[in-house]
Amino acid sequence: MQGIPFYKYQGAGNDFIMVDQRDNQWINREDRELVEKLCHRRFGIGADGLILLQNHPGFDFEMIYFNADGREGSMCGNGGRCTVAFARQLGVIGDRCHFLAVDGPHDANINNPEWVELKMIDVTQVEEGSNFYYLNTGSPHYIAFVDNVDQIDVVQEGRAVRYNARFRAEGTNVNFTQLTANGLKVATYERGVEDETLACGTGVTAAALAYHLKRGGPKGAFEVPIQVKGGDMAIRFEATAQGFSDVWLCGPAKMVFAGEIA
Ligand SMILES: N[C@H](CCC[C@H](N)C(=O)O)C(=O)O
Repeated sequence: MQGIPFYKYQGAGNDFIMVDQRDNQWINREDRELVEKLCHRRFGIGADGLILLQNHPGFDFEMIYFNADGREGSMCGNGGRCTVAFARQLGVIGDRCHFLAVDGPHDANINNPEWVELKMIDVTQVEEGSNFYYLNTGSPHYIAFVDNVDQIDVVQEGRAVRYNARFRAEGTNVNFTQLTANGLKVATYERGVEDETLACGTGVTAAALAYHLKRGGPKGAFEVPIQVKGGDMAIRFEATAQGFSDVWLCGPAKMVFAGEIA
């Protein structure tokens, strides 16, 4: 068989098809239909998104991310962490890297083979509404605090927000966030996938920052452990007078299988 080589990765259950495009243009960025088909769980490989790893001058690599609907999305945090694990597997990088994504440059560290820490963009603007927060951590996120995440119909309630008059055109990701004894529990409805995913990196980052504001926003360095349906993650950040900087998204990133697209 001689098809397009691919790798399948997952980070806390947020899963991605990876294609190494350093030497070959296997997938045309404009080919929305192909990407959508490959991400389809019945007609394709099945994934929340697809990522191309490409060369880019001045960086270790560039990450091009598509949502499962085949459109190039905004930043994907878990996809970024999985791309770092993939780059390491390919021998493109060692334990540290500096790469380019749609929202700009990112640094990342691999502390043990299956745990990747990714530096996210600084956040200076957070909208506070009645019982919600809205902010951009590379992707737009609506955060609603709830008493019990397990009792939420994430697809139905997430869709109600994503398709309301305000968000219908551009879409938004929606994160239902519960306070736990030592951190947060988060469930996410993702635009572009238009479904619940088991984890969302930019989403849990947004949830941690919103939670910090909710509890009064003290200045200093913080770490928030986060439980998602697909595993355990953590966010570290520095809260300053200007907002949030030195924001790190930390969690598992694992290769699941490799194959060839027929
Ligand atoms: N799963 C991703 C988010 C993808 C963002 C995408 N759904 C969009 O808003 O375009 C993450 O780990 O951050």
